[in-house]
This record gives sequence, structure tokens and C-alpha cells, in this order.
Amino acid sequence: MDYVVVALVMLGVLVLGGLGLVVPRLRRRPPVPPVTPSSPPVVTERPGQAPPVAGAPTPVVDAPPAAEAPAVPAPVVPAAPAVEAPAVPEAPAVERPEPSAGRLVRLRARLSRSQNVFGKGLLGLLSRDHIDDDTWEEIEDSLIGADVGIEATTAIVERLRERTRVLGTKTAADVRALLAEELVAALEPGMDRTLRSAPTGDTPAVIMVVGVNGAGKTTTCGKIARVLIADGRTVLMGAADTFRAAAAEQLATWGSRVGAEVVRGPEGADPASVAFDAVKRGIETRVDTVLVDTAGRLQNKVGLMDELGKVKRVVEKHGPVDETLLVLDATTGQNGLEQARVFTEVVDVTGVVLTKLDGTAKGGIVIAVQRKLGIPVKLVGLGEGPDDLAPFEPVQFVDALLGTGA
Ligand SMILES: Nc1nc2c(ncn2[C@@H]2O[C@H](COP(=O)(O)OP(=O)(O)OP(=O)(O)O)[C@@H](O)[C@H]2O)c(=O)[nH]1
Repeated sequence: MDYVVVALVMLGVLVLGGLGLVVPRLRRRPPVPPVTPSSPPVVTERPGQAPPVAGAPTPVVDAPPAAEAPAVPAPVVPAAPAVEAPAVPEAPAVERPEPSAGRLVRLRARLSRSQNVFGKGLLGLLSRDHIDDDTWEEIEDSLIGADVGIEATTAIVERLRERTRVLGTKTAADVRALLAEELVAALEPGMDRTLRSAPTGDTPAVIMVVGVNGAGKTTTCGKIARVLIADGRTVLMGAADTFRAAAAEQLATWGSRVGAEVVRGPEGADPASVAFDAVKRGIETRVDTVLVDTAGRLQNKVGLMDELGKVKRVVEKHGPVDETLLVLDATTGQNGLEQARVFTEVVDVTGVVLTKLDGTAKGGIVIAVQRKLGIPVKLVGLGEGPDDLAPFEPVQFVDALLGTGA
């Protein structure tokens, strides 16, 4: 029993002695610095992340990973000197494209090369005092040389011969009027050239742009967006040319200049899926018109032509495509007609955009295209500038070709 008492006393002494040692230590611990709400955040760097640059805009602060409380209290980071936020560059102002009305008249001088054939050449020949068979042949050659096409040329010359005979004596003004009438008639002024760009209810109109490589599709898409915006429509563009990386970039630039959204996919993405997403987005954002740019393709590449048909079918899951525009390079002349024919078989082309008319003396291709395809030319490209695209209008076009009139 005595032993038990002695053991208990010793245990008590030991416990009290231990406490005496621990308590002073606890008291010696430095106080934890208070965390004030104004403390700057701790910026953690990700591996490979560049350290913040002094004076650079405030970096995005990564949330520190949820870790165990550090054994050592976090060091107090000295408050960063107040750095003036650098001036944010102003967003580029959205341009106001010029209205489409009157563009053909404004751009008439761009047809100068064709004007040499039609205006100076043909009018000169027809104004001769006496038009013999040789002169008629020269007239025919000029028209064929200007890509009017043999059929149309024969028809135009026959009518001109007939009418000049009936007219007898003729002034330069009479000759000009006759030629103008025949050219306008050959351009089939009764064709419907309106661009179907108006939404149906809440569904935007869908315009697909197709054609061979380098014809000017992407440029034309951008220019059409400007025409539509100038005329009061809202527009979204789909960059379904996923072959050429620069095409999506190009379209994005066109879009940003006029505040039009551009839907694009990764390089090499399925063009049909990008086109589908673009129309879906257009429906969600309730724009008036969705323009779909497609990759250039050669008409003799069966796989690529099939793909174009697929793009159209997939887009049509949202509703019908309102307009399929074939972009043709006017400088390719009669070759372009064969390309055009194949495209019409695959995608039911509803209108033609004839680009680069400023770079050719063969403005007569407009007549040949319409006659051969039975499809109206709706727009013409007359330069590389953003507003160098004009709605096609036969009377104004002929006036411009002949280099006279308004
Ligand atoms: N002079 C002139 N150049 C034009 C006209 N339209 C387009 N271009 C030029 O033609 C070139 C080709 O245009 P793009 O729009 O890139 O052609 P694309 O059909 O999209 O080309 P791919 O995607 O390779 O098939 C560019 O340099 C354009 O500026 C026009 O009406 N006149």
C-alpha cells in the first residue's frame, strides 16, 4: 500500500513538471499575424508561367490549391505599390459600310477595260457611215472576244443588222441606243436578282457561298455582309472553309470591321458541322441572315463536290437554304462556265456573283453566264476594296460598259 502511495505521488510530480516545461514554450510562440482583408493576394505561378511583369496589367490570379495549413505562418507579402492600370486600347470602331444603292454607278470606271471593247470599239464600228460584211464580222469578233459567247453574239448581231437596215440613216446617238437596247435584252432584265436575305419569322435567311479556289468567295462573303449591314440587316458568318486556315482568319477580320459575329471551327474541322453550328448560332442570336463561306474546290474532284452537297444537306436540317451563290472569277472567261455547270448540278445554285470584272476586258461574260446557266447574276465584284461589290443591274451595267450615260 505504501508503495502505491509513493508511486501516485511520483506520477503527480512528473505531470506537474511536464506542464511547467510545455506552457512557457507555448507562450513563446510568435503571434500569428492578423489577416487583413486588404492583404494582396498570393500569386501562385503555374509551371511554365511567366512571372508577373512589373507594370503589366493585373494578372489573372490563380486560386491557391487547397493544401494543409503550413507549419510556418505565411510570410507577409509587402503591399505592391499602387500601379496605374495601363490604358486599354480602344476597340476599333465598327465601320459603317456604304449603302448598296448606286454602287454600280459609282464603280463604273472600274469597267474601263471592258469599256474599251464595248464603248470605244463597238460603238466606233457601228458608227461607220457604211457597215459592210467585213465590219459586221469585226463586230462579231469583238463580242466573242469579250466573252459574250457565240450564241448570244449571233443573236445580238442579227438584231442589230436588221434594225440598222430599217433605221437607214443613223446618228451616233441612235447607234448607241440600239446597241444598248440589244445588250440589255441579252442580259435578260426580267430575271429576279433580289438577294433572299430576309428572315422567315424567327429563322434567319441562310446564304451559302460556293465556287472554285481563289474565285473570291471569302472576300465576297465579307463584302456581302457589308452590303446587308449597310441595308439594315443583322448578319452572322460561318467559316466553313476549314481547309485554308487563313480563310477563317480573313472572315473574322471582315466580321470584326462591321460587328458581325463569325462562327468558326478548328482547322480541318468538318465543314458541315461548322456550317450547322453557324446556322444554329444565328437562330439563337436571331440575326436576319447567316452567310456560310465554303472551301474552294475544283469541279472535277468528286469527293469535294460530294462534301459540298453534304454541307448543304446538313445546314438544311435547320431549314431550307435561301440562297446558294456561285462565285465566278470573270477573268477565267468561258472556262468558268464549265465549272459553273458542275456546281449547279450539285447544289442548286440560285445566283451568280461575278468577281474581278475590274481586271478584265471580257465584261460580256455576264451575258454568257446567264444564257448558259439560266441563273441570274446578282452581284458583281469590281475591286479589292471592302465596298467594291455592287448589286447587278442590266441597264446601269450596259451604260457603264458603253462608257456613256449617267
Ligand atoms: N480585283 C479584284 N480582286 C478580287 C475581287 N474579289 C476578290 N478578289 C481578290 O481575289 C483574291 C482571292 O480571294 P479570296 O476571297 O481569298 O478567294 P477564295 O475563293 O475564298 O479562295 P479559296 O478559299 O482559296 O478558295 C484576293 O486577293 C481578293 O482580294 C474583285 O472583285 N476584284
